[in-house]
Amino acid sequence: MRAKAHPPVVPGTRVAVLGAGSWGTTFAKILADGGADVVLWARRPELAREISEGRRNSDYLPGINLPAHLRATSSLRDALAGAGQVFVSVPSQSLRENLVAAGDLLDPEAVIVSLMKGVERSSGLRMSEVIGQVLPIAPERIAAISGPNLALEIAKEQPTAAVVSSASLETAQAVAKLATNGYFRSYVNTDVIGTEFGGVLKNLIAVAIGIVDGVGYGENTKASIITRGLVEMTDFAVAYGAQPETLAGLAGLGDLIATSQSPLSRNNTAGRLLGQGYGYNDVVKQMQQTTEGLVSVGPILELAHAKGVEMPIVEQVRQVLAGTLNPRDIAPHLTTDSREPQGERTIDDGQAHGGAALWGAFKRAFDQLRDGGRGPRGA
Ligand SMILES: NC(=O)c1ccc[n+]([C@@H]2O[C@H](COP(=O)([O-])OP(=O)(O)OC[C@H]3O[C@@H](n4cnc5c(N)ncnc54)[C@H](O)[C@@H]3O)[C@@H](O)[C@H]2O)c1
Ligand SMILES: O=P(O)(O)OC[C@H](O)CO
Repeated sequence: MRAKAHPPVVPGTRVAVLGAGSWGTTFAKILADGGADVVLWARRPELAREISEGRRNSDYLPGINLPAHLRATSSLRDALAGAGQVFVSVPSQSLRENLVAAGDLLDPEAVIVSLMKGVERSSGLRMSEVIGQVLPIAPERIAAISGPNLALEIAKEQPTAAVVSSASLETAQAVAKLATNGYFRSYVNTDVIGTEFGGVLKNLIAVAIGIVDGVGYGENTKASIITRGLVEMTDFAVAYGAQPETLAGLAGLGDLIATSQSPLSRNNTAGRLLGQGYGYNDVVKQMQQTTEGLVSVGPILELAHAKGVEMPIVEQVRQVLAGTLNPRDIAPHLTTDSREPQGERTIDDGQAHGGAALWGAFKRAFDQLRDGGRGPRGA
């Protein structure tokens, strides 16, 4: 299937993508199909060769033909030379070392865009914070992209949307213009905290969903965890300064739905293995690709405790990972010791609003997808 390509907005704009795993390669294709002049950096020369000469990345994107004009290199210097926008898609724990290596090679005016959905374990920092700490650039030149973006679906050109976030709306719009084509639509916002935490937190809830899938529980359990998980995600992100609306959008609810439902999700898959009875070390061994959720649980719970935010589902995921909770016991009704009936607080604080807030969240996410197709806009 080949979606109709839109005419390029900024033809030939030179960009670099760092990291040639499943998402970096897919994002390079998105940008190339949007008309940008893309150079993809792969750590391994043999992978760079396979992409440049064979137009394939068979380990990460089996069966996908990559655009003829997409170039790949294992030279960071060549990849970064003249690149006005640099998209970074390496495992979150390796971001810092990669930025240090890239530092002097970057164009002084370049915008750095995080495609990653993790936090740095040692510091608890979001990816844009790590970028701001390592590189001498203002927040206005940093952006993050997040949304329901399972790489293989997008590489097959199945239509989807994402949100580009930056402290500067102009930066978000410039990035969104490049990251838009006939099958990929980029919205914009300026809530970097909410956008990044949405991507990090949905991974943890997707692990929980995988666990109950592995145990063999059905749709009621999963829907309960998704719904209560969204409340945890929102409480956490808002405590750190996010706008609650962002968690109701593509980077929150949208990504939570995609990741929780899809067998393509590594986080969901890891959870399923845990639910089937595999231990943490076995699961890590079986996962061939980056599974950010497994690494994020600890730092996120520490951050939650620091702000007094309760995350009972994420806490249960931690216990399953630690082997101290039987996966069969993970469930929303076990997340409190109290048998007293509790109000169903959804994503606003007013218990009286009941499901209205959640309905609003679903509706906004649906509207964003339905209306996609008319240029970058606020998400
Ligand atoms: N795959 C997806 O569907 C998807 C979608 C959206 C966001 N993301 C996010 O993108 C980021 C990258 O994930 P991915 O799916 O591409 O992972 P991946 O496992 O498919 O690929 C990771 C790539 O990074 C390379 N790598 C490993 N260690 C490295 C290091 N120390 N320095 C440089 N490169 C290193 C690997 O060789 C590989 O090419 C993650 O934060 C993930 O959450 C993934
Ligand atoms: O495969 P996962 O679980 O890392 O999820 C991939 C993307 O984040 C989905 O949006």
